[in-house]
Amino acid sequence: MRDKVTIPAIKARKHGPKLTMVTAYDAPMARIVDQADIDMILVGDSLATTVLGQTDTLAATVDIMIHHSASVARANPRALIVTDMPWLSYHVSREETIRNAGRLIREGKAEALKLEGGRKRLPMIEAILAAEIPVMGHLGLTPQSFHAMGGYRVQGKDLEAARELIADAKALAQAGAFALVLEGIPDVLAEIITQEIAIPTIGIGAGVHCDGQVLVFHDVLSFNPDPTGKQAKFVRQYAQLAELATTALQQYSADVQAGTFPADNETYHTNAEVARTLRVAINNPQHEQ
Ligand SMILES: Nc1nc(=O)c2c([nH]1)NC[C@@H]1CN(c3ccc(C(=O)N[C@@H](CCC(=O)O)C(=O)O)cc3)CN21
Ligand SMILES: CC(C)C(=O)C(=O)O
Ligand SMILES: [Mg+2]
Repeated sequence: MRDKVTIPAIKARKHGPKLTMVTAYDAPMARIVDQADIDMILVGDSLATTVLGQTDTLAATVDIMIHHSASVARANPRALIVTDMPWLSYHVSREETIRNAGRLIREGKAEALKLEGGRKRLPMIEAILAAEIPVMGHLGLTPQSFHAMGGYRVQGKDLEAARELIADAKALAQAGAFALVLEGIPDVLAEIITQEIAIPTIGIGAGVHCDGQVLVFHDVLSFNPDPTGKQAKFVRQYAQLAELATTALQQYSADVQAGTFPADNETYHTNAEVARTLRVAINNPQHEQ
C-alpha cells in the first residue's frame, strides 16, 4: 500500500512525474480510480451532467456536492479528494463562502476544494485559504460561466485574453493555491503559464505541457453516450463501457426469456420432505391440518 496523497506531495510534483486526476462521484467509482493509482479524485460539478442528466453544471448545489463527496470518501481512497465548489456557493459573500467551504470539508469529507475563476474570485479564495482549506484554481474554459461565455468555447485565443489568463494564474499561485486546472486553452498559453508559476498545472484541453492531466470518468470510459455523438476535442475514450454494459444486460434479458437464469446454483432450496409436503398441501387444501 502506497502512502496517502497529500497537498505537499502534489506541490512537489511540479518537478516530478506528471500528475493524474480523474472524476468520481460515488464509492465504487472512487475505488476503481484509486486502484489505477490516480493521484487525485475530483468530485466535479460535472456530476450534474454525467449522473444527474442536467444540460450544464449550474444545477449542482452544495448539498448535492456534499452527498457525492461523502460517498467518494467512504471508499477511503489513497488519492487526494478534491471537490468542486458549485456555482453561487462562493459568489455572494466571504461569510457564505467560508460556511459552504466548511460544509464541503466537514460533511463532504473533501480534502481540498476547487473554485473557478481568476482575480475576480481572489477575496473568496483568500478567505477559504485563511480557514486552512487547500484551494485548487480553475482557469480558461470555466463551465460555470456557460452563459457568460456563450457556450463552451476555447478561451485565451487572442493576445489580450491570453495576458489576462497569465495574470490570473500568477495571482492564484501568489495567493497560495496548491495547483491550477487549465481548461480549454491553446497549448502554447498553457505551456507559458506552467513555466511562469511555481504550482502544478493540471490540463484538460490545454495541451501536453501541463504538469498533469484531468479527465471526466464517464468520458474516459464512454459511459455517457451522447445521443448527438458530440464530445469535446480533448476527450480520449479508453474503453467502451456503456456498450459492454448494454451487451451484458441484453444477455441477461435473453437468459431470463430462455429460462436459463437463474440456474440451480443460483437458487435456494428446502429439504425434499418439506418440498413434497408443501406441494401435497397446496394441491389438496381439504387435507390440511
Ligand atoms: N462529460 C463531461 N466532460 C467534461 O469534460 C465536462 C462536462 N461533462 N461538463 C462540464 C464541463 C463542460 N466541458 C466541455 C464541454 C464541451 C466542450 C466543447 O465542445 N468544446 C469545443 C470547443 C469549441 C471551440 O473551439 O471553442 C470542442 O469542439 O472541443 C468543452 C468542454 C468540460 N466539462
Ligand atoms: C472538467 C473538470 C476539470 C471539472 O471541473 C469537473 O469535472 O467538474
Ligand atoms: Mg467542475
